[in-house]
Amino acid sequence: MSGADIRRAAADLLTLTLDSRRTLDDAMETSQVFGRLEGSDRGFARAIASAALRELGRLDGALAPLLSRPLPAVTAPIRALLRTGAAQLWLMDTPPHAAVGETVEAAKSWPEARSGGAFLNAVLRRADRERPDFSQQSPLDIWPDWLRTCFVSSLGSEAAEALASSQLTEPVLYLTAKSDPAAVAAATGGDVMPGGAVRVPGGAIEAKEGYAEGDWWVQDAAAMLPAQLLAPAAGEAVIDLCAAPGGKTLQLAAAGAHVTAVDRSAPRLRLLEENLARTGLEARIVSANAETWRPDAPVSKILLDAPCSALGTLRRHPEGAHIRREADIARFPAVQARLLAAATDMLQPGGTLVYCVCTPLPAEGSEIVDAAIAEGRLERRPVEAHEVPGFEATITKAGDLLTLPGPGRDHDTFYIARLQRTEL
Ligand SMILES: C[S@@+](CC[C@H](N)C(=O)[O-])C[C@H]1O[C@@H](n2cnc3c(N)ncnc32)[C@H](O)[C@@H]1O
Repeated sequence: MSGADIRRAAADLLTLTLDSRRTLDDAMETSQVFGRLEGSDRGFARAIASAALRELGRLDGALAPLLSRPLPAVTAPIRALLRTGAAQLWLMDTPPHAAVGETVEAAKSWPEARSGGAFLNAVLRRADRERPDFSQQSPLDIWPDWLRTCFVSSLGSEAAEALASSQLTEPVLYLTAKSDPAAVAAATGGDVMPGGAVRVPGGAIEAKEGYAEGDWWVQDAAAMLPAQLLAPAAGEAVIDLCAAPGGKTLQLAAAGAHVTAVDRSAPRLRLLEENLARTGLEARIVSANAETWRPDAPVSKILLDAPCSALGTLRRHPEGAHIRREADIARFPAVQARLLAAATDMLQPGGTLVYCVCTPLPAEGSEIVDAAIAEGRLERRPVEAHEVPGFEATITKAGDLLTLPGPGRDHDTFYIARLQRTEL
């Protein structure tokens, strides 16, 4: 395939994510032009689209003065080609003649973009001459206004900037070992982190040693913490609510727990089944709405990984900042509160419940937990430093975890609280 085909595919991925509000993974599955690429061409097209999505707010801000009309008024294909062209020029090591030339060629082979070819050419040539200095700008510029305001007002500007900075580079890949992190690290060329996650160099996941044998699964270092804090004994009954695709189910099962994994999404439960089959681990799968489903008898351990805005995983899924709207995010707290109340119903007095979400917003985390504690059926069991090696600095005043990025901490952001059922 030609260089122009790669640029066309990258722009198609951008159109599918930003204009049709699909995830990048979904766009890669559905784009026919991307589907025709192979090997390193696919990798390059994906890298261009990822770079554009990662710093979209900045790119748009720097493109604006080069345009004779506002970016939203430009046709969708030309808008996508402008953004992918600017990403190659300003964020990647692509030689300028290729970044401009192949992107303009891509417009010629794209019927809906053809008439905008001369405009695209003129803007990208100017973009090559008039390069912005992003190092002088706040990293917060990568996000849309509403999201920047939301993070700064709920976390403060320092934490918001740390989150934004963590989004500027490709995320690190972490594996969870089924039984032996050191052996997985040796087989994959990775390093074992203090908490047991294996940090590995990037590359095709299926090609890494031990994948087919089920020796490990992909899971962020911070995502291991909820199951570690629940700490089930071998043979103990555990309910994993909102379990699919099953990273935490696998971890609990590998620890010897008898896991009941509940989720209401059939396609995601199929992924959970595949993960269990590949790793040779066992769990009872229940396809149900966790708000209304109840076990035959209350249990002593529950993990609730509630649906959330996922704003703590933007470095892995940068498109989330642009395809979500403020109103989408506002609907989560009510769902999370109902799920936490349901989980409390399923728990024995004295039993332990770990609540987690992959977002730093207090409205989905500490505020949900504090409101549930105020009702009297739950109390906090604060996390202690020795339980979370490598994450000691992320323990909050209240004794929960908020795994914001920081020096030496390149993981996702989770809020995690460990709670105990009272006698009420
Ligand atoms: C954050 S994901 C879970 C990730 C999973 N725990 C893991 O470690 O791989 C949230 C899950 O909640 C499920 N979900 C959302 N609302 C639900 C409900 N009312 N009942 C059951 N599952 C629900 C979604 O289908 C989704 O799979």
